[in-house]
Amino acid sequence: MDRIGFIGMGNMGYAMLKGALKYFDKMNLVFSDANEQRVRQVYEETGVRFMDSNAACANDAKYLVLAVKPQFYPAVLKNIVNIVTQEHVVISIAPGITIEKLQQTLGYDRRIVRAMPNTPALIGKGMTGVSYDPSLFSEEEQEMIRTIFTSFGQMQVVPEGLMSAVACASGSSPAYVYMFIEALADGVVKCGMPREQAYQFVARAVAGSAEMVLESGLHPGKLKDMVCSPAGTTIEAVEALEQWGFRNALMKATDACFDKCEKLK
Ligand SMILES: NC(=O)C1=CN([C@@H]2O[C@H](COP(=O)(O)OP(=O)(O)OC[C@H]3O[C@@H](n4cnc5c(N)ncnc54)[C@H](O)[C@@H]3O)[C@@H](O)[C@H]2O)C=CC1
Ligand SMILES: O=C(O)[C@@H]1CCC=N1
Repeated sequence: MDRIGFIGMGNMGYAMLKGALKYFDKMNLVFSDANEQRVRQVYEETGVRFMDSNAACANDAKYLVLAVKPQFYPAVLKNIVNIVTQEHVVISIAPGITIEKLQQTLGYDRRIVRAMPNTPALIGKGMTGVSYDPSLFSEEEQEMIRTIFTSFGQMQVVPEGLMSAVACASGSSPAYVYMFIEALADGVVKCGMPREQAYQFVARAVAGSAEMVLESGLHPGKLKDMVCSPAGTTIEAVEALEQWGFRNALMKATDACFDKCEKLK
């Protein structure tokens, strides 16, 4: 089997590696990271081989996941530019950085997959937007790409022009969801519930509500209306949320996230 190499073993690289370990023998996986302590930690936990340099990692793998922050891309690309061939499948998970921009450095005949995963991948519940030109990849390679991304959750192929929207929708949004859970739990603590118990109730309400959207197929507005009893408690809360700009805050957050993705281009 063609090996999968990961450059960068932080939050996302590690989550993807853990997913891959469920489907691939660890002999078919390899990684590198600039932080030696992190390398040791991941090796001791997983037994996956590591390489002393990014170039060696690229040399050892066909599928190469670039899992470093956008600001470290220039250094990493410099390390691998003379190693990556037309046979490689380079998978980039950074926001903003386009396939075209990567090809400017690696070569226009190099084959790039652009993806935007999210941290729920750590528990196998990731959602990833994936973009690539199918004419450049064999059926077997496309199957491998699907296996890599479904090893830690679900994926959807999207046009590259939607990748910044994917960052807003699922790449970055777990941060806002955690803020929602934290803030709502603060309110619940104010009502007298112990904090740990509040997190349990609130997080389960969020998880259950999300499942309802996915499983029922009903419009979120309809699902909201099903909770709001006439003259009831929920409509009072909904009014307060509207008054304090809840929806507007989320749309402004999305604008900000999108603008930042576009600036990284
Ligand atoms: N954290 C998230 O929720 C998501 C992150 N991403 C993207 O994934 C990429 C990685 O993000 P995280 O894992 O969160 O970052 P992180 O900071 O947790 O991990 C990055 C890893 O790269 C290593 N590194 C830095 N420079 C390096 C170099 N020159 N060579 C080899 N390794 C190097 C660091 O030691 C670190 O272990 C970024 O481009 C990020 O935008 C995409 C989707 C979600
Ligand atoms: O904040 C970031 O830049 C990365 C990309 C999506 C989630 N985290």
